[in-house]
Amino acid sequence: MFGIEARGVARSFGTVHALRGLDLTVPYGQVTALVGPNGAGKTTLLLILATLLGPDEGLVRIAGHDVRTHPRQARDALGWMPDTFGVYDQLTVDEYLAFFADAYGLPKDERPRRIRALLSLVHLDDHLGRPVHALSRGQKQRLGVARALVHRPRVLLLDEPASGLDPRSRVELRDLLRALAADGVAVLVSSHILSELEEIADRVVLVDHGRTVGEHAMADLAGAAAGVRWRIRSLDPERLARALPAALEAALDPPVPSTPGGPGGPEPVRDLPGGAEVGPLTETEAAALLAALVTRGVPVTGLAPAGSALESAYLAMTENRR
Ligand SMILES: Nc1ncnc2c1ncn2[C@@H]1O[C@H](COP(=O)(O)OP(=O)(O)OP(=O)(O)O)[C@@H](O)[C@H]1O
Repeated sequence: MFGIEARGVARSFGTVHALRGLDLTVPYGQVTALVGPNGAGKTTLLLILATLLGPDEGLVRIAGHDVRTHPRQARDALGWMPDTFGVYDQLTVDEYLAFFADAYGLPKDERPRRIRALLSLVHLDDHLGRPVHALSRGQKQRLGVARALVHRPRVLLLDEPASGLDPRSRVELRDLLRALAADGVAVLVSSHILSELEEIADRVVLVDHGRTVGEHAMADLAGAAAGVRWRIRSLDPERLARALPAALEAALDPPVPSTPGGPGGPEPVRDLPGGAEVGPLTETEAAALLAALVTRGVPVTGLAPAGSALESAYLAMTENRR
């Protein structure tokens, strides 16, 4: 059973078809990233998953509960952190969490301990008793995460959770989401910060124009056959530039199993300070290129993908929009 299962979900707003038969599965024990351009339908989907908006068509199950027939059970199982959420400014931080603990029916004697544990989890312990309005934007965001976790949900939805967070808070959020997944929670995160998703997500679901256009394990994306561009650094950039054309030829001839990116094959596109950028190349091709450069006596100090694999997949998906 999946934490979230959505099949053929459609939702229109008048003549705008926000979702057109979208499919999604979110397994327990993993972080799944939801990625897509502005207007792809991510927020509409999250609202439907959170039972705050009804689908026109399709099936949505949260922890096995159909959101149409059993919305109450679905809500009990899920924690939801919207991209913008109201905080009740006149309440203190602990009163705010107590309000939601009450709403979720947490036993009264359990609440103070749970609230302290949650505040500690999101590093807001020092703010106990302080008014919510005195929190910074990032601190409010962290309070939102605590709120979403009040009832120990088995499914967690987060819409742009890292926006407004400083670098340390982002790392902490990342660690928290990984820890929740390790505890068996099904986590779905929507974000535009691809580099960040790459570090926390096990899987990525790409959406565009209200449909699922790709569903990949992060590990598969890293070795994607489509290839990415690579940055090569060398102690002797001039020697590198001279050796590159022949090294590329040697790396690709005899042809390696996968095919090079564009028509005419990969080419060294530009020199960089201290090196060069080439591609697209697959991992196999990049390894062969490295060997060919070293054979030619080029002092290579680094070879790494120029962009992230997720970024490449995203750019490939959105290419035809330009
Ligand atoms: N309440 C609404 N009324 C009318 N149109 C809407 C409404 N909500 C969303 N839409 C439209 O549905 C489409 C999908 O919007 P949605 O907010 O789900 O996209 P998104 O992927 O979350 O985008 P972003 O990355 O910009 O947040 C858009 O064309 C949007 O204008």
